[in-house]
Amino acid sequence: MAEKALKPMLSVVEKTQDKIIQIKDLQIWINESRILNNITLSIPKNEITCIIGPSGSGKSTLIRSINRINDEVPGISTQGEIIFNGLSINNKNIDLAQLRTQIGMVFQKPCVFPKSIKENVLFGIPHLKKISKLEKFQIAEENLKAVSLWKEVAHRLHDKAISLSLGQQQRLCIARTLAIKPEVILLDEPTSSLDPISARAIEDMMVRLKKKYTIIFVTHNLQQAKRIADNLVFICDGKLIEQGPASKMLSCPSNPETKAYVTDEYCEC
Ligand SMILES: Nc1ncnc2c1ncn2[C@@H]1O[C@H](COP(=O)(O)OP(=O)(O)OP(=O)(O)O)[C@@H](O)[C@H]1O
Repeated sequence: MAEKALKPMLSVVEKTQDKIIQIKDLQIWINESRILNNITLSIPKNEITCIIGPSGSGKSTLIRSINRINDEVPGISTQGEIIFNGLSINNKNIDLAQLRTQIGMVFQKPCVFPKSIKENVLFGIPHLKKISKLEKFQIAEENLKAVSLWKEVAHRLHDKAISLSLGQQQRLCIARTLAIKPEVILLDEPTSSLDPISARAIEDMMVRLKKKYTIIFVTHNLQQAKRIADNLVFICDGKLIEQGPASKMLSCPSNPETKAYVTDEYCEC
């Protein structure tokens, strides 16, 4: 479906069945500073890939390049290529709104709109005006159930979203992302402002959701990465140090810097 929607705007590069995203020689500068340095990696489909690394290493810059939100940053320039479902997304002519419906994003702090809970779930859906009242209700119900929020809010769908707790707001943001039916969900430290119980609820949800979605999750929290990651990408000072299955990188990392980081003995790159 993604392929069909983006095809008119993109050149076909290649198709690799199990790798939904491939990043090749990605380099990003902001003004004169090089933020990412020759990053090459691939993201397997229907798995959770956690991007880990010290503060300022470029994790957010990397994840934000995957749906081209970085384009908005003043002074940014990008080289290299990102291939999504076999198609290059770096083409200047691609429809970014369409790309971002296929690659949804959840931010560090819950970002609810000053609207009702139900309106927040429906917010990003294209052609909303053509959807019946009943269908809108069904979409809200389905996606609130997917994030285990339905029972808590079914009786107050018309309340303002801001009246929810922070953990509930973050689950609502995830429901809003799911409602646009993306293939990939990018999450940039989505639990860092939440209490441990809300954070665990989101971790459990991600593990359930990976059956239907590919999840790319930036986290500062190594314990969290250990609990949920199928794959790890370790970056440091803008460079990719190591990537691979989480079980291998945690038990037997190839690189001494990775070893120091995953065993909490890390000092500096
Ligand atoms: N808009 C910007 N303008 C200038 N420099 C920026 C901008 N955004 C990020 N940077 C710089 O890019 C580098 C990487 O930042 P980024 O936010 O990607 O790192 P991070 O690994 O996600 O950090 P953290 O874990 O602390 O959130 C940092 O040195 C940061 O100062």
